[in-house]
Amino acid sequence: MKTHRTHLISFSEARAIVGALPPLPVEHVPLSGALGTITAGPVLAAANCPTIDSSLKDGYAVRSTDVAGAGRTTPVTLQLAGTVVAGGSDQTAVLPGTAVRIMTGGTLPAGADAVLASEFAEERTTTVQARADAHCGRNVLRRGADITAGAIIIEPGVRLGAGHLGLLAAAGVTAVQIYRRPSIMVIATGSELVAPGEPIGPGQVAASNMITVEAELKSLGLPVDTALLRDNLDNLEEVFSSALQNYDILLTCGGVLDGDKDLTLRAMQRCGVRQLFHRVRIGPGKGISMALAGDTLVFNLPGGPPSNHVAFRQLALPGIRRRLGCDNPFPGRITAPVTETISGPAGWTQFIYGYAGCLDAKSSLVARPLTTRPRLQAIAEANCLIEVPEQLCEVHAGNHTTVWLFNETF
Ligand SMILES: Nc1nc2c(c(=O)[nH]1)N[C@H]1C(S)=C(S)[C@@H](COP(=O)(O)OP(=O)(O)OC[C@H]3O[C@@H](n4cnc5c(N)ncnc54)[C@H](O)[C@@H]3O)O[C@H]1N2
Ligand code: MOO
Repeated sequence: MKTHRTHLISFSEARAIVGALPPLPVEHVPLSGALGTITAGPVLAAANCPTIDSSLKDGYAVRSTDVAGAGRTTPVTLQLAGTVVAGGSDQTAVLPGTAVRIMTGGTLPAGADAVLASEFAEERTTTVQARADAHCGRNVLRRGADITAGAIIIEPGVRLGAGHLGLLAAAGVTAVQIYRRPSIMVIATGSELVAPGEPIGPGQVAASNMITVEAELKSLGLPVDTALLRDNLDNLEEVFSSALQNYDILLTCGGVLDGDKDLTLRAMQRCGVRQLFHRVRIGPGKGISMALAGDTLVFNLPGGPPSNHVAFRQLALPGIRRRLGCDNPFPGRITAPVTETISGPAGWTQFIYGYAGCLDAKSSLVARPLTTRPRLQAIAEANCLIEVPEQLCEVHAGNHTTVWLFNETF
């Protein structure tokens, strides 16, 4: 039995289908579980930061008018009235002619409007000599200066990184509304495959695709499970149907065309998935299939390493990004001139592994096609895919074309 040969859609048609996927449901998670997730709504600060007017320096809380005339040759002597430390509860006020010792983070005492840094003061037993002026507000971090309670500190659709978590903690936010992160299963299929790390016998192939796809997902902080399956229709069906029930996203590698042992799509059909497309006019990667089984998203990627990786980068990863809640599922898209002429078949979008960079410090970005490298080495070295668009057969050296950078931002 051959899989049914459906109409080949274009890259842009496939992108439209992928781009329309809804995100996973929203959930409320504590900060400890929020790293790498995407906010599902605006986040409001629960507290001011700082909560009080505080000192930015170790020094002396003063009245700016008292020290207005102070200088190295014209010191002003103030009576020391006490000491304030960060988190302390000293209530001493700064009256005219007095100063209070204050540590960084300490609450500015009543009456004071500036802090004279210790470098510009000389303390005696009961007095301090101010040797510089300190205008109103000098070295004072006003209440709410970093974060104002009630203000929006993070917009919806932001991927939470290290700095965001610190911001949320400082703002007294203990939990955030985010799109649930998907659980993902990657399955490599093929009786010729051996698990990476095992000896590779004659005719055998290490399931390197599974490793690359897993690493791509892990680099986004997504947890991934993997499995390696032989070409056995019943077994494929059994494992696929259990994965469809237990994971939000299922990615398979291999067995998507019409070969005698290309069983992946037949097993998927048996599982009752709803196929959205199969075969896209992209090279490499044409054999990709996308399907839904309930809410589980499925991408069946081709087995050959270039096809597998291009199909993953250009369509499966954007689908995963949509599930994560990304507004922009296709990031890293720029235009740049190519350093060598590249070509592709008419009516197809061809992708060529490339390296985008500047030739020297003064020049602007160019994309260098890695066409002379063996396939897997080109994938390893590349930082982008260079596109020969559907309507062109060639992009001549020096001409601009679309370049898809790998180090995408969110
Ligand atoms: N009649 C045609 N045959 C093939 C065509 C074609 O256009 N017409 N395209 C070839 C290309 S290119 C690719 S890519 C494959 C895609 O189809 P499949 O997904 O069915 O590929 P497989 O037969 O399963 O595998 C192809 C190749 O890749 C190796 N492989 C498989 N899985 C992995 C893995 N996880 N890691 C590393 N390598 C893997 C496998 O051993 C085969 O050598 O179709 C071609 N045929
Ligand atoms: O498109 Mo395939 O990855 O073998 O070259």
